[in-house]
Amino acid sequence: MSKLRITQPTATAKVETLIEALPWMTHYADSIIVVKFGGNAMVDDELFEAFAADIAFLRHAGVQAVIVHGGGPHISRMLDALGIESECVAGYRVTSPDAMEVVRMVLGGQAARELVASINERTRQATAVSGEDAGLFQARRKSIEVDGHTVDLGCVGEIEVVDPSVVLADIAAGRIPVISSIASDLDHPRKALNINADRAAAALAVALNAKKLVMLTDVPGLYANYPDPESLISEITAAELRELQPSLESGMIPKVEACLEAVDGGVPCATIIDGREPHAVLLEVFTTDGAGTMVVP
Ligand SMILES: Nc1ncnc2c1ncn2[C@@H]1O[C@H](COP(=O)(O)OP(=O)(O)O)[C@@H](O)[C@H]1O
Ligand SMILES: CC(=O)N[C@@H](CCC(=O)OP(=O)(O)O)C(=O)O
Repeated sequence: MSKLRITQPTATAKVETLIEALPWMTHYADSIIVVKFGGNAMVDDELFEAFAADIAFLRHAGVQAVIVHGGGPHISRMLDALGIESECVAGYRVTSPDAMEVVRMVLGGQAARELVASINERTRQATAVSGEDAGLFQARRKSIEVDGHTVDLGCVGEIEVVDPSVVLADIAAGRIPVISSIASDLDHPRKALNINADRAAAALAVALNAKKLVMLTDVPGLYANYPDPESLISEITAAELRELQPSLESGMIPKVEACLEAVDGGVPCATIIDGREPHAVLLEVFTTDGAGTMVVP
């Protein structure tokens, strides 16, 4: 008897969750969702496995997931081990030519490989693609303005051309592309540029006419007045977000630029979600309340 009383509500809640997911499965069936994975969620084993499971789930639910991954913590660790200095300014890594070699090696040779292996343990369709492949991301060097001063970021690029044909071919072949945020340098053939992964994900979401861009991070979402917990934003328009933009700091600067680029480019919504929550992607895509902060046009 007592066993029945305990399991009955749990079973009802489980069924309600499944039923709630149905309209969202219909909404996103056969659509492309670009998911940006990076930061701390990427270096925690449990979160890493939960993310791979979510991607496999999306796949079996008929959603075409395209992953753009970062790996800032992996890069920082390797740079430290090699004694190469680097600093982040306004959310972007100042990247020397030596650091660029490490970025290329770590993103393509380590971060992408680990992610592909983990997804393939569940569904054998993940394939690694570098932004340098087949002209996917083509960029020019970028500098930024900080407090009225121009800061040279070195081998950091701003994407100018996206040729998504390699990704579309993978999609057509039934694969799940896992893309490293590196670009070829339009001004120096054979050289690569370091691209912030949020920005790369946004540029790709626009080029693919994605139905959604989801970005995982290490906070519950965007705060109007960070870190005041009362100021967590659940939904915001692009116009409102532009007003908030000057007050933003560090990693939220490129993330918000990415959200605006995506929705301005025709992506119906861009969300920033808490990658520290296991299965945050499923929660965002298949529940009505979703998760984190949603940016709409
Ligand atoms: N307004 C804000 N709302 C949320 N986070 C903010 C805000 N301003 C700055 N941040 C910082 O941005 C960080 C997320 O950016 P970043 O560390 O680059 O993310 P990731 O590595 O996950 O891509 C948060 O940990 C937080 O410290
Ligand atoms: C230019 C720039 O900042 N590039 C990033 C690329 C990786 C990244 O964006 O990783 P996360 O999403 O994990 O932070 C970097 O070098 O760290």
